[in-house]
Amino acid sequence: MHTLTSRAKNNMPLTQAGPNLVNFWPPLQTPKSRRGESVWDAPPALAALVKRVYVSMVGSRRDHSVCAVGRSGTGKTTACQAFTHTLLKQAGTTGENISVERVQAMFTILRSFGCVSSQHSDTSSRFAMVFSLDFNHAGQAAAGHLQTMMLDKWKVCQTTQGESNFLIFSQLLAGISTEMRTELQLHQLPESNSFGIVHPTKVEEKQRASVAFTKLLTAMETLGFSAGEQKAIWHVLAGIYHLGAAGACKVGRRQFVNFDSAQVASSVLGCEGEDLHTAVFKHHLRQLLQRATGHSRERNPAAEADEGPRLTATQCVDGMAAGLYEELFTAVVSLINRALSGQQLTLASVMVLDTPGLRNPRHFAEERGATWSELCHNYLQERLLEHYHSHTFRHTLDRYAQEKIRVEFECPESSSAEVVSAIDQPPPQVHNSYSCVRAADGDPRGLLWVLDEEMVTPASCENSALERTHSPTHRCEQPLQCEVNHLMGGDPVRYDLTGWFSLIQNNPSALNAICLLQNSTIGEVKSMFTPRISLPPLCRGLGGLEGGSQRSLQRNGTIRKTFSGGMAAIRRHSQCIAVKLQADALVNLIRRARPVFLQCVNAKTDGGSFDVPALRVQLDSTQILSALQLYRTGYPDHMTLSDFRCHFQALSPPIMKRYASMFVSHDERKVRCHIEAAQTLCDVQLRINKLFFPLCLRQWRSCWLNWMWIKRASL
Ligand SMILES: Nc1ncnc2c1ncn2[C@@H]1O[C@H](COP(=O)(O)OP(=O)(O)OP(=O)(O)O)[C@@H](O)[C@H]1O
Repeated sequence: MHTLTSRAKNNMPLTQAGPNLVNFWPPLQTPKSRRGESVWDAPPALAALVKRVYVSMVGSRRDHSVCAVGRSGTGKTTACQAFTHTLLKQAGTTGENISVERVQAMFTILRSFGCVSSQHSDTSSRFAMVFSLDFNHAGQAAAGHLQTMMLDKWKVCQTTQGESNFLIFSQLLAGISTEMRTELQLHQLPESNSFGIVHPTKVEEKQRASVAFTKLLTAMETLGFSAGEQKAIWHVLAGIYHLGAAGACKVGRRQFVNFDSAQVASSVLGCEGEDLHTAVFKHHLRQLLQRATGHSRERNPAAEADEGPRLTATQCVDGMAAGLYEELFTAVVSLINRALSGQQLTLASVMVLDTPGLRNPRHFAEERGATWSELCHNYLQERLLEHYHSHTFRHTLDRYAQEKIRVEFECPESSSAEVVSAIDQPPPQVHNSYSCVRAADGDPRGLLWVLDEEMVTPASCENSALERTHSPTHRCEQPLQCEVNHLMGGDPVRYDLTGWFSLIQNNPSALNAICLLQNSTIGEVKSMFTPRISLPPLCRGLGGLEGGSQRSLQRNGTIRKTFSGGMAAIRRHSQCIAVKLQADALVNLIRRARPVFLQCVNAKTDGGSFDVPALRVQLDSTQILSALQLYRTGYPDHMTLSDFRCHFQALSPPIMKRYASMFVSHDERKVRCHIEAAQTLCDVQLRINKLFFPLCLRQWRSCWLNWMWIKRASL
């Protein structure tokens, strides 16, 4: 028996943050409200949550996680930013590395590099992140650590209807200085760009992008990005832009369409035109050469064992652009971590998790089927909902069963587990060699595994993968399309698998990107990407695997373990399995922390009318009524026996002894009665302290510490 359950709701010094919170606060319309608060200031419900999480974190010395889930455009990123901002403001910071401004600068940079504008949002995230704030023993934020996962590297070269490329491109084109524009050869822009990177033409758009670029520059200055590092970033971005302008021949030899732009791309990236051509189109030659001369710096089993089918010229150019952007994004995350890291001893951390939301073309009355990247992001949302379900219901009921507490509650039957397994269920036996053998048909396995197997099967195609999918994934009448019942059947998404093999096969051009950057003749580019050479390529989409503090090492260790154990070590270079592993890593990161879920819902359509059916589906998926029912009928506030000892032992050893015997006796009513007595004593003590300190959170903390001190003195 290691946990103790109490019914008390108020004033308990250690409270578990409530079951979840639905983003229902008033609309955020303007950057500054009339009272002069910034949009970062949390609305009251969120501010109260910040307080609870902080008090619980300091009191229990346990890590907490705040996890935003919901559809795309429901305000997850906004809520996470407001939460972080309020937490930092209320807890206070220590040292030069971390401050409210620096964290705000981090969000500004991430917005530029990781968001796109879509029909429903100007800043739709295309990466998942865990931002951990480490608090020292005085309860102040002492360091920050950002870990990112870019599931959708293809966004940089493949446009989706109604969506822009990453915001940084339009910002760069609108705002870069004349001098740098000349250096990057961006003064005369070609008319077409195969990556859909467009220079904003409308005056208003241009102005907005230019202002955003100025903000980005300020943010980079705030986080100490040197002039050289900024220059390297602009060069890589311009290189990608010119690659898009160079385009690829659709027929005939694999080569660029526009040789002049290709030449410009190579000079901006700091390599010879021939080198770029080889890295993009002749990767097999390059690999052979490197192996022969022993210059291959990183072993890549994926590329060695399976060079895959011959890529088209477009796939080669896309691969290079995606590889370059992936490396750039990871490098930017490293620079952010360098700026926010700290070495102080950590009491506990608060992890804020923000991911791209669930997207369904039907939400915007679009006729198209959903894409590969939408599958990745929707799968991640389902994984988080599964985590929510098991934390809220399964683990809680298990704990009651373990403590022999009877609670009248029927666990909701539906959960995300079914959809999750339809997407990621591994085959009964995962093969031990890298070359995957097609297993006996009929073995149920998830879509990701089916795609992975079919992709390496000679003469197979997306259609063969579709034939092997199982419930709740089912084929549609349209060719190459299937439907997955997301949100427990409430939000079915129709996926179009056309061209998916080209996205999930290993693309040697993408892998060559890092070599190109590391061998650049531009000193700044070379030095920015050279440190990555020493890191084994765990998974290219992962960012933030650096950091020397004990906590960052622990967090990175969790990710490394996810990618290096058993099956993962063998299959992690497969693009499909890497999606599952990244989701595993994300959930593993937050699994041990005490979670709070921010369930974000959108009640209005783009036209502004109230969309009741959509709201109902979203609320159903949160299972909020069942969660509240369990919260009310159960015993949500609880603590471990060690915590109990730590916080109540001041009462005197004989009383403690009596409590200890209660644990053994399992007499629930007696335990409750004694806990309430103990609490009353603590409350009295707290109230005495509160007489001397006004009740704002900061003072509350010192009051808390003071109470601890009095407690120790009375021992
Ligand atoms: N409570 C709110 N009221 C009104 N507008 C909001 C609210 N929260 C966020 N928004 C606005 O909605 C848009 C989308 O917000 P945000 O980017 O936070 O959504 P998201 O859920 O993170 O989307 P995605 O999953 O696509 O990244 C933004 O323009 C934001 O300003």
